[in-house]
Amino acid sequence: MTAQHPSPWPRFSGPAAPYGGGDPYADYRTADFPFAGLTDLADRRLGAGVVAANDEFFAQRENLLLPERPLFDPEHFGHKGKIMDGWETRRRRGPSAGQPWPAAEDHDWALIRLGAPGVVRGIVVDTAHFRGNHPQAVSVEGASVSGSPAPKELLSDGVRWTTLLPRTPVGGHAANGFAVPAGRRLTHLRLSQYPDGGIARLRVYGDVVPDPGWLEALGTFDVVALENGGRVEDASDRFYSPAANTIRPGRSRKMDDGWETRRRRDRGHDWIRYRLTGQALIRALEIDTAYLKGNSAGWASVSVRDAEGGAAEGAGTSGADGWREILPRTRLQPDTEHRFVLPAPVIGTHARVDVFPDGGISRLRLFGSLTEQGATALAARHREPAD
Ligand SMILES: NC(=O)NC(NC(N)=O)C(=O)[O-]
Repeated sequence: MTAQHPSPWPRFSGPAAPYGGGDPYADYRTADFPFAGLTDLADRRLGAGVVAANDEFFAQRENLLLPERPLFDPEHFGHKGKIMDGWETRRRRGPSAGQPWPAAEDHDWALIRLGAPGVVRGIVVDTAHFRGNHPQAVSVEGASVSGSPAPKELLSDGVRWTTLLPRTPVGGHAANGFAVPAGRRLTHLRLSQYPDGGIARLRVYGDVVPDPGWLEALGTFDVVALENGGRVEDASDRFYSPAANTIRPGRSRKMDDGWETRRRRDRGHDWIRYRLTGQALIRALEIDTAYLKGNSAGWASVSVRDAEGGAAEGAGTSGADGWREILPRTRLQPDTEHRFVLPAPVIGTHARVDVFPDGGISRLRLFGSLTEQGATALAARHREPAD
């Protein structure tokens, strides 16, 4: 059975026209998905991986999670066929000359380990450049398995898989987006394509739910990092690069790995606002301008706000809007890591970095630990709801 999934945005199905030459993205079909601002839990840069697939004859499963948009070179053929930037299986066949077609339930599958476990809220199955060889339908299931399970363990009968997206038709050369009702915290996904075909990318948007026991054992950790459940709520500028780059793991390795704003021609300044893992006590911070040389921010300040507390605690005083500056406007050097120890720990649930007048920073790190209230709230989110 193929389910019809209700959707407020255009639903793409059926084949895309053959490539007509020129810009291969000219007839690509996409929409503004409301969940696309959330963290991609299947981001390779967070440590996600495609741990197994039943077939990857034409194109390797790892391509599914590449952060870049898929490439298409019409001239590029290899020994096994057209080189495709995605996961592509061979054509399925029926059992006999009289019955050459695949059976209704025939499908190919790939197992995905999420980079950061969490609650999934939306999925994009992107079939960019798959024209005539995209799947007819897809489904996605999720599981929560602790530790570091081998593919064999994930495929064993003991694993409870929850359907996130029932078998649903998808279109070729399109970003097929699906909202997912919030459910339990998941660690792994199973992507199936019916009966076979190619998918360029899989994006799994949601809320990171870190392991409270792990964070407690660490003691001090980065309370704004994506992997710990921090996220960008809003930013003044997304022209060159996403603001979420500033809270990705590790140091930036090239300019577009950080956050660079366009040149301002007014008297304003740029900023990013973040939500932290939970209510936290912040003790130290880092601002990195790695690979931003002629376009590093000139100065930066950092402020926090406690949306859950009563009277603000710690050094400094809050403004009328509840924001308290914890790092005054400070000169930044290009391509440099800047470290600051706060005179006293400060409690916050949100943070903001303001850069003057424009330019970029590559990373912001806020080191601290959850308050008792923050730890209790995270433990509740981590507890598995029945589904
Ligand atoms: N033109 C193609 O892409 N053909 C085949 N796929 C590859 N990658 O060669 C196929 O059967 O779908």
